[in-house]
Amino acid sequence: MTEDRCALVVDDERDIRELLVLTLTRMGLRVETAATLSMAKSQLSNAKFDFCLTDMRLPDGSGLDLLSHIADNYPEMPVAMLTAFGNMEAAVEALKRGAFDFVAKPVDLKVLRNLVQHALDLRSERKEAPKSPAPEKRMDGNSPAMEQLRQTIAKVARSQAPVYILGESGAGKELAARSIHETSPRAEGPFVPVNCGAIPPELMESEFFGHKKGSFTGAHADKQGLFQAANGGSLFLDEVAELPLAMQVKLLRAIQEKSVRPVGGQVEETVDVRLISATHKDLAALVEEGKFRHDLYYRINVIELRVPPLRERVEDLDMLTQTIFGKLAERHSAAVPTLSAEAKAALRDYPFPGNVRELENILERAMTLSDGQTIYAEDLNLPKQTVAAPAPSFPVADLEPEAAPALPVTPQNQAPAGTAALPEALEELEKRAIEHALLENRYNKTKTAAQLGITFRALRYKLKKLGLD
Ligand SMILES: Nc1ncnc2c1ncn2[C@@H]1O[C@H](COP(=O)(O)OP(=O)(O)OP(=O)(O)O)[C@@H](O)[C@H]1O
Repeated sequence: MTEDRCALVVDDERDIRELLVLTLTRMGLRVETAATLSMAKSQLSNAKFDFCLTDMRLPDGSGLDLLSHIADNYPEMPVAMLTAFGNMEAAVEALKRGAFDFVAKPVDLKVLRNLVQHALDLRSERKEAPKSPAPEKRMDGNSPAMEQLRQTIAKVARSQAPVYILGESGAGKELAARSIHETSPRAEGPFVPVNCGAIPPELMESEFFGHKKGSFTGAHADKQGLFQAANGGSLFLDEVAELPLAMQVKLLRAIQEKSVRPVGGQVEETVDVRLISATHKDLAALVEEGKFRHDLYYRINVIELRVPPLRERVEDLDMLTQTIFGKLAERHSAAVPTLSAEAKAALRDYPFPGNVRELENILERAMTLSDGQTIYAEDLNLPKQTVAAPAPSFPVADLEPEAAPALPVTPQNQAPAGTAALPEALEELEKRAIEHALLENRYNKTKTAAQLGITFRALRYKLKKLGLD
């Protein structure tokens, strides 16, 4: 079905060009070739191509230059790079700059054929799909950091490679993941977010890979897993650091084999999924500590994307505030409020340990409590600055149940008055901090745990211990 498709092959070695032409022609493609960067550019301006395969090293420049040229002028065209065997650095650089994929030399023709077929399939799906407004625009902010992030997202969206997003809780990691998906050739496929910390370990395998009827007590019917649900699209593994080691092994296998076997099933099911993962923890440190498998870490961390905390981009506050007020006003059928000059200054000085999510909560509360159209600094009810430490800096360590982070002193978590013994006083303080965080996160335990800087399991343990569950 590819006869009317045309590929451009760019390589200065004649033997390789001939091999590639032969392979692609056998797949039913028309193929044109170029031996240099300048020839490639001129051919691109003269004809329409559906796919480009280029060597990394060209006599008059680099394949990366050609990649940038194509990204700027023909953004819909997938580009794959030929890289020297073992040069993973160059391959990753190409992926970061928007290459669809790469093939190592000497070329494994089966790998090449799969890659080309995949690029063409995704391209035709994209052509048929109606155009939607650029989703990366949903990421508000006019700071240089946000501008840079949007540009990187637009580039990595073009590739197939797994992306690993790191950033503090509430900074916008899920939004970044959605933007990557929605800007990618898989945009018409599903985006399946999974909170790895929220699935009980005993159900993980069945949740990820599905199960067959009767495979265990309670399996009343066949059930599709998350991998199958994300087929043709992207699977977003949020809080990936929470995966138990046993599950990490199974996940690695699924990623390597590109297939999964449902619990109780006899046959493997092929899945085509792009992985995007995120965590607010220092995954590299967890690898060092033996809590996260290094082979899985390298698999999911081909392209790394950092979402900066809000306090590193205070320039974004105005725009974010406007968007959030706009949404709130619409939801409550109210007029859009404005912030007084003092309120704006107070927000600029606040470190936002809970990032954009915390800003949303603060503005919603202020809007509910204020009497008029203007919101003053006192309506914001900002927590006082932290007692013992500044706002948590990234990465936030995985705190064990007994190690509580320094908390902002708020009316809700000030130490109880009186002469309570220290353990009870601490327990009371902890209880109030958790209640406060639960309320702020609308009783979403995963988000509450993230805001408090503890694991989901640690939160569950504390809720039980403190009689809050
Ligand atoms: N740049 C942005 N523009 C507009 N809204 C944003 C932006 N960044 C974050 N948000 C909003 O802030 C909230 C938190 O964002 P998101 O869920 O993506 O954060 P996160 O880093 O994934 O959080 P967590 O670590 O807790 O899962 C969401 O409501 C999201 O829409």
